[in-house]
Amino acid sequence: MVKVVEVRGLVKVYEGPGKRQVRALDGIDLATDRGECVVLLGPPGSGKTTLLRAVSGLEAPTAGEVHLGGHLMNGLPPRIRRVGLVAASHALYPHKTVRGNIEFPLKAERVPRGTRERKARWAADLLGIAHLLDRRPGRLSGDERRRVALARAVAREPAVLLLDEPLSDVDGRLRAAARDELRSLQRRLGTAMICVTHDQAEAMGLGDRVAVLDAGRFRQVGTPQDLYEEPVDTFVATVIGTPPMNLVPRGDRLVGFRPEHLLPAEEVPPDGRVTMPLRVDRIEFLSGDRHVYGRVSRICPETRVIARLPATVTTPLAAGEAREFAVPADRLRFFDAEYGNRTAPVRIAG
Ligand SMILES: Nc1ncnc2c1ncn2[C@@H]1O[C@H](COP(=O)(O)OP(=O)(O)OP(=O)(O)O)[C@@H](O)[C@H]1O
Repeated sequence: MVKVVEVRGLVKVYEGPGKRQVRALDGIDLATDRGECVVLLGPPGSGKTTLLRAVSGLEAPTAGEVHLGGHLMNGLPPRIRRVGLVAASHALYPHKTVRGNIEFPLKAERVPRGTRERKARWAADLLGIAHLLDRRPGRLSGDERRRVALARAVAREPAVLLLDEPLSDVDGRLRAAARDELRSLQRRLGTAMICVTHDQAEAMGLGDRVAVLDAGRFRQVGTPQDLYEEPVDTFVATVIGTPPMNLVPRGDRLVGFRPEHLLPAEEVPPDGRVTMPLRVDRIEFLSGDRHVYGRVSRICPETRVIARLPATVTTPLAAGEAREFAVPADRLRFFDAEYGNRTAPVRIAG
């Protein structure tokens, strides 16, 4: 099947300060289907924005190919690509009205006035901002500006929406609802979507697949569940999940386990578990869970870890106390201590 977006071997080299070369993208392959949302997750400077800009045509790749709907796009300008890019800044024209902003790209494509007006109205209705069409961006709230930027991208009826940090300015408590709204908008439009974020919770909530980017390369691309349960290296293991995966040293390996899999020993069936003493340093109560900060030993030199106990686990615990904890053996993940990549499991007694 033809992919909505297909990127092959994409490389982007910038000339940095002092003629130093920066490989912002270093061999990226990615394909998205219709209706799919792929989230690019990575630390600042990992190349997320550069990848969006390369797909949109704002940035010419140094090497590699960008295909849209099966057609090679290299060298073609943004306005003839069926993409709707929303920059993190929203990039609204302050002197134009909301209507003027939404119609602007259509004007650049020489869409006749009547069609332009109809499309702008349709997009504004879709985003719930029809009542704001005559206002200027300076008089809008952050949320309204975000909707205008989205309406402007949507009005072009793109095959793919490219969104840079789409929810970064949405208040924490409203994020989940905003995510849901974004996905239902996408479903109604039937477009593909590529979003950029540095927030793992947002990536996991929004994406059908998440692509973890580091220094211009993908570490792993997979479903949120894949990434969470089967991280390919310690980078992905610690980027995904809050609190992150615990990693304790054991010989030439690092042994990883998620905080919710480290429980008081009596909570873990004795068959196939690995036990370890945990000395409690501090306990936090968060949304009904207890986050226990402490140090484990025996399976490793004393190492700091976090255990996350759901409300259903009522074992009394206090700072300063030591207690036997356990992890089901099939929840342990093993990594090479030097390079951080995943290795085969190692048997740990008890
Ligand atoms: N126009 C440019 N000229 C030179 N270097 C650039 C340019 N644009 C980006 N870079 C460099 O390319 C690398 C990737 O930048 P990019 O903005 O794509 O990262 P990012 O993951 O989107 O980061 P952030 O989360 O901070 O937006 C960084 O090292 C950045 O400094």
